[in-house]
Amino acid sequence: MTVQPLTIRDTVIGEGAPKVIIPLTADTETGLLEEAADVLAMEPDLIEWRADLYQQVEDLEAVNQLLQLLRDRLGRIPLLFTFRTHKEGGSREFSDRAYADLLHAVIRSGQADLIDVELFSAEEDVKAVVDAARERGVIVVMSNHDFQATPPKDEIIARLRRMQDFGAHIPKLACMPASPADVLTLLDATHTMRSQYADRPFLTMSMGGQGLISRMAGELFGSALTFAAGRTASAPGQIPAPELKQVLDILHRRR
Ligand SMILES: O=C1C[C@@](O)(C(=O)O)C[C@@H](O)[C@@H]1O
Repeated sequence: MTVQPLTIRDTVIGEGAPKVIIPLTADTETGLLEEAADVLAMEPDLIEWRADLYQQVEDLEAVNQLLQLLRDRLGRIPLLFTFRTHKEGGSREFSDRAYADLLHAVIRSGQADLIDVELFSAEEDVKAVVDAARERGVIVVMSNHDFQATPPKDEIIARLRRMQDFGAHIPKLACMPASPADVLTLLDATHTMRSQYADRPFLTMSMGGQGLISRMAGELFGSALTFAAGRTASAPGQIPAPELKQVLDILHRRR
């Protein structure tokens, strides 16, 4: 299988070194705008707004306005909108309905370049969000997180392939290792996915300190994107973006 690279604004995903996504994690508008300025100075390839951390996320009007403010400041940097649900490690309980409504509102706003949709949401909602995003030219990152464990290799691949079947542009899977062997399972699944099944860029990560190598070695094993901390980390195992970029660059040049 050959991965078809994906270009969003000026960012090419799926060739060369993994592209670095830095999350915004502040909980107020002022905080987010200040954080965005700091993060932009770190020259990310993409920026993720972790909107589940925003105090006013239930107010669609406030979300819309903030999206526009962020979009204006980001210039050519693609913006990924993510609401991480509580069951997948996010910080807020939302009903299926509220989650789907929020994603549709963000798609309609036209301000997000990419939107995160969790694989294990109600199937009809996932399909409707993917259709709406595709109609509007919004890139779908379909995600799955296991903060407790690392699924078996076949299961990791099956989930990533299911995301492809749903029409996601970028499948994503994050899981937690209990041992170095679990990190190898994630890397092995990533490598098999890229060499045998992936026709589009995808990303995987093994979280926590033990999994750190998976955030660095994507160019070798097949993960096209990687998350790094800006002001703060949004998940265990993220290291500061400037450090990660150095490592990615070393691994890219030495290949
Ligand atoms: O899904 C992901 C990946 C992530 O959980 C990580 O492990 O880097 C960080 C989240 O902000 C993002 O939405």
